[in-house]
Amino acid sequence: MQLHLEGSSIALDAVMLDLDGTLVNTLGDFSAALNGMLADLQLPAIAPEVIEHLVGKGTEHLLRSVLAHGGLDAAQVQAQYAQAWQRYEHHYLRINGQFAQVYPGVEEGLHTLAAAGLPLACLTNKPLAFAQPLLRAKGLEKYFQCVFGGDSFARKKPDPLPLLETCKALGTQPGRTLMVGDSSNDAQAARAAGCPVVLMTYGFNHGEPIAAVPALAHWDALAQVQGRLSPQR
Ligand SMILES: O=C(O)COP(=O)(O)O
Ligand SMILES: [Mg+2]
Repeated sequence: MQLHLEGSSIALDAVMLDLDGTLVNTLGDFSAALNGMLADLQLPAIAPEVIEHLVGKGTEHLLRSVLAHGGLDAAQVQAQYAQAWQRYEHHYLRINGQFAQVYPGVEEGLHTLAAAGLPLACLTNKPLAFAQPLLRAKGLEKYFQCVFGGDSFARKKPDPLPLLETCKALGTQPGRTLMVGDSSNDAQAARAAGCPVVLMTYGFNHGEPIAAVPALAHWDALAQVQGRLSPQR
């Protein structure tokens, strides 16, 4: 397939899509699970506006950042970490998807990509045991040939390893496998892996403007892929 962008066009054999902030707005789920965990640990609640800036680098980073935000020093974070993870996992699996919404245009975009015959992979830093039930609950699982989480490989995005391993699973070359994400994390991993990247403008980018992160294109909705694909000559 050929993907046509403003002033350029690239050859594509498959697409990898990030989950949190790209396909699904999971801020409500993060907020419910984190605040359930904080209450169990008798720590003060955290606001979604703060959580939004901490999402994207996996659960360990998120939990350590949230505990530190609650006023714990490094030694206290270390001492509470195992219990925090256990309580967080309990709450997350209990509410997974209940406070999350598929972004407008995602279904249309996934349908367009799949109808063009492109194999799709979901590649997230979220633990696989959270990602799979969420995709299922939102009716998105059917689009993906494979799903990989932050614990699927030895390293997470922004390391290029998860993208390179996903390309292997798809049987495609990185240079012909598009990464669609919402953060500098995705863009950095894609650049290092040699994958083209498109960024969504609505997700979570660590509190930084996404327009400043280099990408082939910045889209307001995944449905913008409609009319941009043509068979390769
Ligand atoms: O759990 C996270 O850190 C977010 O994951 P994602 O943006 O890579 O889907
Ligand atoms: Mg994301």
